[in-house]
Amino acid sequence: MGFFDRISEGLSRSRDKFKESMNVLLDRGPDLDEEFWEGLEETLILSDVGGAAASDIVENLRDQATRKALPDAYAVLDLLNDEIAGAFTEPGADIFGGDEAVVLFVGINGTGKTTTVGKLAKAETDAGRAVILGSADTFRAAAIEQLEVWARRAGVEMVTRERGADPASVCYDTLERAEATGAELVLIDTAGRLHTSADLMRELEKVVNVVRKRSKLPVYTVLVIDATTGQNGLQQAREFNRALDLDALIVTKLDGTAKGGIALAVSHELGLPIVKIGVGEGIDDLRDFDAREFASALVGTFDERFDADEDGLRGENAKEAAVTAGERRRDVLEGAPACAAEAEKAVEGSAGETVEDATVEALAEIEDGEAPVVDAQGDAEEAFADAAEEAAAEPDNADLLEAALGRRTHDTLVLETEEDTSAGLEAAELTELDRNAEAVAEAAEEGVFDDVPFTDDELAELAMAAADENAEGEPEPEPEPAPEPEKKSFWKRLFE
Ligand SMILES: Nc1nc2c(ncn2[C@@H]2O[C@H](COP(=O)(O)OP(=O)(O)OP(=O)(O)O)[C@@H](O)[C@H]2O)c(=O)[nH]1
Repeated sequence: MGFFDRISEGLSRSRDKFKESMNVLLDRGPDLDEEFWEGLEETLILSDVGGAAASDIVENLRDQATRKALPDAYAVLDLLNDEIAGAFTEPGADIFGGDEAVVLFVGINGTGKTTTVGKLAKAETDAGRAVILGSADTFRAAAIEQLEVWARRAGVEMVTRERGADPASVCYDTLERAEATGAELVLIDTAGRLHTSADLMRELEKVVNVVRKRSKLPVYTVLVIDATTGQNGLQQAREFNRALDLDALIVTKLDGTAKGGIALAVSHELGLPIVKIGVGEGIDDLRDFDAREFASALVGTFDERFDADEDGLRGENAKEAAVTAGERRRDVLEGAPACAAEAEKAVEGSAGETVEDATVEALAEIEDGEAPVVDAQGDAEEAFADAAEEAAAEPDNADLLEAALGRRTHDTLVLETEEDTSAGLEAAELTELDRNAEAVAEAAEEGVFDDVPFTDDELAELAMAAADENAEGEPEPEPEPAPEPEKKSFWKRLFE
């Protein structure tokens, strides 16, 4: 199983937790308002990525949203994985990249230090490097035996002393033996200790200092954290870093934890790179760290968030629909002033024409694709025509009529009224439409629709409806009078 599949399987619980909170956040709609940004930060914090990382990620996304004029939450979420990946500290020295090195493994009890040293001994020996192990965990007799088993499996030498011996002297012996045998990679296991125990932390400081002084090879101190401990891992890391000036992190037990975000919290806050991750107890369950793949496994890829849909809105189609919705909204918004400008141009260049005629002509040009206005305007007009049909089908429903008519400019209304006549509507319905048309015409004359024909929310709603229709390849079902439940079910379908 490749890195991504393995880490993706391991982090499925973390991912489910993230999606659940995201679903709740997006139920309220795609607007990029203060509530969205606060909700996103909260969602990240709930995923254990830590306050500092969550706040930096959201700040960067906000910046990008402004700079790139991102239309909605979809467009922002498309950038989320990159931001998460970028929040991990970049790797510094390549500790396990082939150069000679001495690596000390430290951490609290039971995080997986001995197991990690064993796994590394095997992997590095298989890669052709001369490895030697030092068991400075003289506190726990079983740890020495445990490492001996790993050493035998990897076929490497291990140096130790009896239980209770001074761990610093074991390190000293190991370095001497490494020099004598020409070992390229020296891996030293230390006893687990609580970061809150001052005595034990002082002892560890002494061990690390002895190694740093005595070694002729570069020395790296690596903290091993157990991902299942969640936020406590951050506190541990702070204390170990304060005492030992750490070089890197290894995060273990990423198989099956819902708290995988802790890896980002520690790496980001302490500026430490993650050099390996543990995804199981087996000898091959130690992997190189890849920030992008980790981010995708932690919060799900953008496409994957749509996969659970029951109505066939899946993967690329869903992504396309979402992106199209966002793009349409922006295009319509940008298209509106262009449409007005086009109308004005038509008026100027056509002496004797009425404003209405010129505008109708300009709109027709736009719809024919002759005028340089985005297609989205046409799509929006189509959606408005549908709304008119709905209203005409229920002439007694004043709300529907108002909703449909209120979204139209005077000019499109003129066209639609003509169409309605040819569609054979009842006289009473036409009278109702005419009455409303007059009201809209008056409003148009007063310039109510001149600059912004449609409100932001209406455009978003229409763009979403158009995308929904596109993605499903069939017309929208009969629209509900109240748009809210429809919108909610759309979000639910996308993220459940
Ligand atoms: N699921 C899982 N278990 C792991 C992983 N790494 C280590 N373990 C298990 O965690 C337990 C503790 O591992 P050890 O290697 O003994 O931990 P330690 O840090 O050396 O423990 P102390 O010496 O007491 O500090 C063992 O049962 C390991 O098999 C991992 O990546 N995933």
